[in-house]
Amino acid sequence: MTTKTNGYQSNGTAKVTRSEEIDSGERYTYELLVETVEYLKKKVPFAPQVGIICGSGLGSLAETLVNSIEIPYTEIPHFPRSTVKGHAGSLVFGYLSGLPTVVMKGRFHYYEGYPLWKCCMPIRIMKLLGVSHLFITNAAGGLNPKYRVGDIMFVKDHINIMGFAGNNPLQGPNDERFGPRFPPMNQAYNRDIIKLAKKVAHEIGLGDKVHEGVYTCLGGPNFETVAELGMLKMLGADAVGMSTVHEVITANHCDMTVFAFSLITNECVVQYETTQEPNHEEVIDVGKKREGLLKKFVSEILRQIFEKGIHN
Ligand SMILES: O=P(O)(O)O[C@@H]1C[C@H](O)[C@@H](CO)O1
Ligand SMILES: Nc1nc2[nH]cnc2c(=O)[nH]1
Repeated sequence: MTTKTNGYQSNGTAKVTRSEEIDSGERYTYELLVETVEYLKKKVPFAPQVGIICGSGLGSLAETLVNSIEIPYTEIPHFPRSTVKGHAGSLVFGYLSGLPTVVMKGRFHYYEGYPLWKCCMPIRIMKLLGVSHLFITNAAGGLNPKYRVGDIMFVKDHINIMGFAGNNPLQGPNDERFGPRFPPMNQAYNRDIIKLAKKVAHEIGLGDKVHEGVYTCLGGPNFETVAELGMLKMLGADAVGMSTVHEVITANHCDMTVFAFSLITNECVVQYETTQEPNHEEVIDVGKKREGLLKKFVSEILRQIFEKGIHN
């Protein structure tokens, strides 16, 4: 039997969050976010410089942190709740390559019922905590025929499909304390970090597995139809996912230095004559298989970024 709760059908498997967390149309004010930041500052004795968002199945990146402090989202005032498998739902603070870091073990997606500005709330929290460099990771379907499962695509640009329809995390009143009303987005992904990432990938033996490409985000939760993938390909997308774009927009708006990569967890099915189908379990499994190398990759690249002093 199912019962309707807060706009969600709960059949015992789906996690249902508090209605005010999901349904409220009220934007977070600067002052409200400061309350969250004050709470976190009391719990953590250092200010993070680096932020990392873990994609589906990539939460183990948090295990690389030294002297870590883990705080579940459920304990953080005003924080949304994680509802997706492969997104644990906690902030982990610690040191990575000697740098004070905060890792989001679990992100928020539009398909969970959160508006985009709510999905991106943690980015403004990171900014207010002191984060200058944001690493965003995601699991994505490879649309470029050269991409194989397990490959990594450094995101050089994105196509904001949801934005085409007017859905943007910056929609609504603009608070200049975060950034300007009309932020540029043509240099959203730091070019120097992409160059460095390629070099590091070669150094650690990932050289033949990396690409540079264009990511696009659809609202999900369903995977794409063959016709939709055909259209996205024509538009110039190399990988397709359900996150990241709105996070990158929010991070650039508040002047963070951004690096993003996709782990290609499945090859997009672009023909009708096949029994192949993408599924979330496979997505998580690929993340787990790659976790060792990705941990090494992320810590080495961070070390070199700060050694070289790369920022916007
Ligand atoms: O959070 P990310 O973008 O890594 O997760 C992708 C998109 C969906 O949430 C999920 C589909 O398997 O993986
Ligand atoms: N939209 C979308 N998201 C994904 N996340 C992982 N694989 C995929 C995919 O094929 N499509």
